[in-house]
This record gives sequence, structure tokens and C-alpha cells, in this order.
Amino acid sequence: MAKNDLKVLGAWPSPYVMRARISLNIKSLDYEFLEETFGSKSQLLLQSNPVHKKIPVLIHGDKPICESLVIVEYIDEVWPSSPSILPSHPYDRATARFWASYIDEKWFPAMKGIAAAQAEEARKAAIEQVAEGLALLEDAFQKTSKGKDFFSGDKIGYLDIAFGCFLGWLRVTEKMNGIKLLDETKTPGLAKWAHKFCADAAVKDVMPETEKLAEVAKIITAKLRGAGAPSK
Ligand SMILES: N[C@@H](CCC(=O)N[C@@H](CS)C(=O)NCC(=O)O)C(=O)O
Repeated sequence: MAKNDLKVLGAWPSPYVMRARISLNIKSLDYEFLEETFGSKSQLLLQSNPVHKKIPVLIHGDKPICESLVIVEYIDEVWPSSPSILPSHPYDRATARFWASYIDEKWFPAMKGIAAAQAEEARKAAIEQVAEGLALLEDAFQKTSKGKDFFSGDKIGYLDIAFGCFLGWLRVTEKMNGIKLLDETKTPGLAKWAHKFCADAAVKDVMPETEKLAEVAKIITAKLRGAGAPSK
């Protein structure tokens, strides 16, 4: 058993699961990774997260903690470090939480919309929405990074984790649609940030390879579009 008795219920392609794993890596915490089978839910998952029945769940001792961003905050509070994952100033914390919520509630759903779109017009509208979101996030990056590598400054922090976990899916979306979303001319800060984020020691072993993720994306896309529905 690992020293801190930590388990993560998850699956390697899940961006939300990645948030928990990156946070544990930042704090150099060992954990057992319990991989859920795609398309089914283990008894442990159902009893650990009876409300949402979703991954990730962090189990600390015998206590389950659900919801990826709640998990990130929990890890940061239980194992404090310098710098912390959450910004130290209340205003910076509020700003980071604001953008994380924007990413989960607006930006990523728009990216899923690209895959789900059946008609070309709907696909173009979703791409446009994602690009507009990236322009907003570029602006947020310029303001919060203050010329440093990450949203949080010199080291990866809360907003880096909240957004960076979607980079694998962003690359897959680019590849499957023959488009460039993170553009060096339109979003130069984010393009550089993405390279640094993926190369970071806390991230590189949990960021899935684009090719491998693309295989999962094909299955999910078919599900989103309704299996067998004619694609327009
Ligand atoms: N808001 C949740 C989202 C988690 C989530 O959507 N997880 C997906 C895997 S990527 C899941 O468990 N899906 C199974 C389901 O929806 O039944 C979080 O941040 O943890």
C-alpha cells in the first residue's frame, strides 16, 4: 500500500482524470490507478460517486472525493507546497476558478459540439465558437501569466491543469477535422504554453498520445452522432 493510501478511479483518455493525476504528480504523491472499463462502471465507482457516477474519484484512505476540480483543490490543501497549485492571492484564485468554470461549462462543450455536429453548418459554427473561446483564453493567458510560461507563472497551477488536460482532445479534434485551433499567429501565447505544459514532468506521462486518443475519439464521435445515423 502506498504511504498515503491514495487511489484514483479513472481511465487514461479522460481529461478530468488527468487533472487529478497531474496534481498528485506535482506533489510527488504515489497512488494506485484503478482503471475503469470503457462503457461500464465498477461497484467501487458506483459506491464512491453515487451522485454523478463519474470518474475521476480520488479515494484517500476510505474517503472518496469526487469532481476533478474539487480533487485538485483537496490535494493542494492536504499536501501544501510552495508554490501552491491554487494561486495565493484571493483575486488570482477567483480569476483562475472563473476561467476553469468557463472552460468546463462553455469551451469544452463547444469542442464536443464539433465532433457531434452532423451538418457542415453546425460543425463550422462549433469551430467558430471554439476559436472565439481560445481568443478569450489567449487574453486571459497574457494577463495572468505576466510574461511567464504558465497561467500560474513559473510553475503549472490550477488553471494550467484545468485547461491543459484538454490539449490531447484539442489535438485530436484538429487532426480529425483537418483544422488548426491553437494557432501560432492567432493564439501565440497559448501555442507556446501548450508545448511547455505537455513537456512538464508532472504531465508528460499522463498526456495521451494523439494517435491512441484518436481511436477512442472515433468511438465517442460515433456515439455522439448516434450510431448508424447518416453523416451529412
Ligand atoms: N464534472 C466532472 C466531469 C467528469 C466526467 O464527465 N467524466 C467522464 C469521463 S471523461 C465520465 O465519467 N463519464 C461517464 C458518464 O458520464 O457516465 C469532473 O470534473 O470530474
